[in-house]
Amino acid sequence: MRIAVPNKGRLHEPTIDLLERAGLHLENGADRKLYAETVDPEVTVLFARAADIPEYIADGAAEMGITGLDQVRESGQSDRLAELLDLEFGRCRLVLAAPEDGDIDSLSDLAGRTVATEFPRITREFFADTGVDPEVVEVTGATELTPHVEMADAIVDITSTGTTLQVNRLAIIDEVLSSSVRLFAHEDVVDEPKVRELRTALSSVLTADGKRYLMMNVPEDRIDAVRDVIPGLGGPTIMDVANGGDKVAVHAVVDERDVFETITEVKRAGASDILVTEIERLVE
Ligand SMILES: Nc1ncnc2c1ncn2[C@@H]1O[C@H](COP(=O)(O)OP(=O)(O)OP(=O)(O)O)[C@@H](O)[C@H]1O
Ligand SMILES: O=P(O)(O)OC[C@H]1O[C@H](OP(=O)(O)OP(=O)(O)O)[C@H](O)[C@@H]1O
Ligand SMILES: [Mg+2]
Repeated sequence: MRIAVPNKGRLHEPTIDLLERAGLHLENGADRKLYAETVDPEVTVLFARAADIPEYIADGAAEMGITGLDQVRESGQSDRLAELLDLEFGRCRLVLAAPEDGDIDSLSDLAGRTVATEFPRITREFFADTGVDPEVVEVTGATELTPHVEMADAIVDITSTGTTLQVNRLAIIDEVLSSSVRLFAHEDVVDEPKVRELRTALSSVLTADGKRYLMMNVPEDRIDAVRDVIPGLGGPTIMDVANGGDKVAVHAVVDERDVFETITEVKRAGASDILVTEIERLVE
């Protein structure tokens, strides 16, 4: 099983980090290599450009891949790829934008005009649906500059914080696509056990994110009071404590943001020896 991941750029590190947290440790370093073996002898990681990953999967050079939805749409390979999981990073929007003080305020103003983009396929598809038909010019970077040097009247480009658009005095006219990094597989292999296994491993990291494991001792006659204040995931686990007298151990998974309040409340309800730990993975 080969899984293609971004070799550089902003998606590289978070992707490797996620694989590691999912237990898929990369063997002997990932730097400057084209591929790496993992602790799982059946899984090899291929390093490719984020934009090439959809093609790798479609061609069968890799069975699975991690990249932005924008890249998959732009590749034109959406039909051959199955999206298995939203990995919830690399969140951005592809937007249509034009100079703030120019004469383009709406989509219809673009009839007969020019739009520059690194995403020509997505841009053409977007305009095909609107009935407006501007000329699309492909560039490979610094798209935000093109309206200021009379190369284009508007652009379709990525935005997340909005800083780049603002610095270049460009205003958003419309949203073209909302994207994030996702796990993809070739449609022919989605039901293979290894593919499911990898999906579950990555998903368990996302589920554990923002959750904490709470452990405490509780006198038996206070259990109901404690149970009432734990906003647990499927209710707490209750266990006997060796030589614990009348005390039992209560374990629960709690949202990180609820931890502070929950500790205060379980203490008030009679709990002691409260321990909070991180959760690496949570398979539901
Ligand atoms: N500002 C951003 N915020 C969030 N996600 C982004 C942003 N810019 C790009 N992305 C996501 O990351 C993907 C790859 O972008 P990135 O700039 O890291 O790689 P690249 O453009 O291939 O690399 P390079 O720019 O070094 O050639 C994009 O397709 C998109 O999904
Ligand atoms: O809304 P913002 O937070 O300003 O982000 C948007 C910018 O981020 C990306 O560029 P990147 O940083 O990847 O540089 P690049 O042009 O070298 O790819 C994208 O091409 C935009 O220019
Ligand atoms: Mg970039």
